[in-house]
Amino acid sequence: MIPVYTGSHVRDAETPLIRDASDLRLMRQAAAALAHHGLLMLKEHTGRVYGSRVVALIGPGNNGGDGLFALAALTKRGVATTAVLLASHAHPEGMAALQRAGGRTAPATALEELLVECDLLIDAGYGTGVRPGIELPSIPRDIPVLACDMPSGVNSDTGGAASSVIPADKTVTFGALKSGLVLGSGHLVSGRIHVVDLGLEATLPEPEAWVVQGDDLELLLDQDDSWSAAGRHKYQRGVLGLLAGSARYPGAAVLSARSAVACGLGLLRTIVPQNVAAALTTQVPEAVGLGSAELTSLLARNRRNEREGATRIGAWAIGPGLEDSAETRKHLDQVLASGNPCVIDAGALAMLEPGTHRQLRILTPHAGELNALLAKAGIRVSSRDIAADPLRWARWAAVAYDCVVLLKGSATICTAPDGYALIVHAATPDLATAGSGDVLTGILGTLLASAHFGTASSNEDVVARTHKLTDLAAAGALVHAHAGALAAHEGTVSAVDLLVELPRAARDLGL
Ligand SMILES: NC(=O)C1=CN([C@@H]2O[C@H](COP(=O)(O)OP(=O)(O)OC[C@H]3O[C@@H](n4cnc5c(N)ncnc54)[C@H](O)[C@@H]3O)[C@@H](O)[C@H]2O)[C@@H](O)CC1
Ligand SMILES: Nc1ncnc2c1ncn2[C@@H]1O[C@H](COP(=O)(O)OP(=O)(O)O)[C@@H](O)[C@H]1O
Repeated sequence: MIPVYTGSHVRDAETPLIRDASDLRLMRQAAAALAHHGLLMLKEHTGRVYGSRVVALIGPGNNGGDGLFALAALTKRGVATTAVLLASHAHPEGMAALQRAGGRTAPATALEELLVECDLLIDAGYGTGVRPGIELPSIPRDIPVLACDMPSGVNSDTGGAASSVIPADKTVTFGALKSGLVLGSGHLVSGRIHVVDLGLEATLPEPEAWVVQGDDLELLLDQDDSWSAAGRHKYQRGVLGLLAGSARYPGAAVLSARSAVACGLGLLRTIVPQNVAAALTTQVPEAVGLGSAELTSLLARNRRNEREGATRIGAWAIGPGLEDSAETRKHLDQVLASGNPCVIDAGALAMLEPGTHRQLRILTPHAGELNALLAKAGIRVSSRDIAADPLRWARWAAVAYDCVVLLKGSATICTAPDGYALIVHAATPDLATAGSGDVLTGILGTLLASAHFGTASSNEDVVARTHKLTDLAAAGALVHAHAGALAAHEGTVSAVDLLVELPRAARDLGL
C-alpha cells in the first residue's frame, strides 16, 4: 500500500525544511532526480544523450526552479537545452545555474519553432502551486513529455485539471505520491509515476488515502475469510444471494451470477424475474433459484438465527439490471432489513434512501449514479464537480448514506464514512465496457459472502467493520482490474472476456 498525500500537505511539509531562500538542498535533490529521468527518457527514445535536444517549459515558481536546475545538469552532460520562460520572471538561482552551465533561454513565443527539433519536453511550468485559470501551450503528441512534480495544470490535491493540461509520459514527483496524480484527470495525464524521497515523512500528516496494488491483496483480506481454506464445505465457503435482472436487462444478472461463481463462491441463490431465471438455468447452472415465499421464510429463519447451513445467506449482491416495481421494492426492503452485508449497484442505488443505517453496505456508483445519490441527500453537485474532486464527493456520499462507497471510474475510489480511503488506479481502460460493472458486483458479492464481520458492540467495532468492508471493496476492484489486464493481452475486452479470466485473476492474486 502506498500512502498518498495531498499536494498541499507536501508543500506544508517542505516549507519548514526550506529555512531560507538560499537553502536549495531539496530543490537540488529534486532537480537531480528529474535530470536522471530525463536522461533515461532520452536514451529510451533516441538511443543517445550527447547531442540530443531538450526543451523545458519553465514557470515562475519553485517548479520552474526544479526545471532550471535539471536543465543545467543535462547541459553538463552534453544535451542541448532550452528553457522556455512562461512568465516574466523565473527562479533566480535556477536561472543563474542554467546560464553557468551554458543552457539557453527563450520566450514562450519561440516554443512552436523549438518543438520542431525536440527529443524531450520537460514540463516544469506549474506544480503544487498552480491556481485555476492557467493557459498552457499544446505539445505535439509525438514528443515525449517528462513532468516535473505534477503535470502543469493539474490540481495536486484533487486531480482536477485545467482545460489545457499537458499530458505526460512520465511524472517525477517529489516528497510523496500526491493525490492529484492518482485521482480524476490527474490520473489520466500523469503517465508512469516515479516518487523521489526527500525525507519528508516525519513532517507529513496522516495520508489522505492509500494506493493499493495486486500484491496488497493479502493485506486487504483476512486469512480467516479465505474460502479456499482446507476443510471448508460449500456453505462455509460462502452463500451469496443475488437480487438482480429485469425483463429489460436479463444479461446484467447473468453477468453478476457468472462472475460470483467464477470467483469461487460456495453457493449462489438468485431471486430474479422469470425470464432471467430461464437464462440463468442455461448459463449459470450452478445457481439455485429462490422464490418470493422462500425468501420470506429464509430471512425469518436467519433472523431467528437458526442453524440451517444450506439456506443461510451470508451476503447479498443487489441491483445489476434491476428495475423499479412493487415486487422489486418488496424484495429490496426485505433484503436490506436482513442486516446481511451487501453490495448495492445500478438499479438498486436509485431505490436507496440516505440515512444512518450502521449496516455493512458497499455502494458501487459510477459518477452519474453518485451524482443522483448525492442529489437525493440534498447535496447538489454537477458531474464536472465530481470529475474535479472525486474523492471528496465519494466521501460525502459515504457519510450521507452511512455506507462504504466504491466510486467507479478510471481510478476506483473506495471510502468509508470516516474518510478512510483506498485507490485502485491500475485498471486498464478496457474495463470501460457495458456489463463490466455487473462483473465487479459479482466479485464483491463473493468476497462479502466469505467474510466474517463479527458483531459491533462499540463505536470502534463499527469503524473497524467499515474499514474491513473498504478493504474488501478495494480487493474486489483489484481482482476486476487484473482480470481486465489478462483479457487485454488477447485483444479488446468484453464483460464476458472478464468472466473467462476471473479464475486466473483470482488465483494470480492469491484469492
Ligand atoms: N521549495 C523547494 O525547495 C522545493 C520545491 N519543490 C517544487 O516546488 C513546487 C511548488 O513551488 P511553488 O510553491 O513555487 O509553486 P509552483 O512553482 O507550482 O507555481 C507557483 C507559481 O506559479 C504562479 N501561478 C500559479 N497559478 C497561476 C495561474 N493560474 N496563472 C498565472 N500564474 C500562476 C504563481 O504566481 C507562482 O509564481 C513543487 O511542485 C515542486 O516542483 C520541490 O522541488 C521540492 C523542493
Ligand atoms: N477509463 C477507465 N479505465 C479503467 N477502468 C474503467 C474506466 N472506465 C470505467 N472503468 C471501470 O469499468 C467498470 C464499469 O462499470 P459500470 O459503469 O457500472 O458499467 P456497467 O454498468 O456497464 O456494468 C468499473 O469497474 C469502472 O471502474
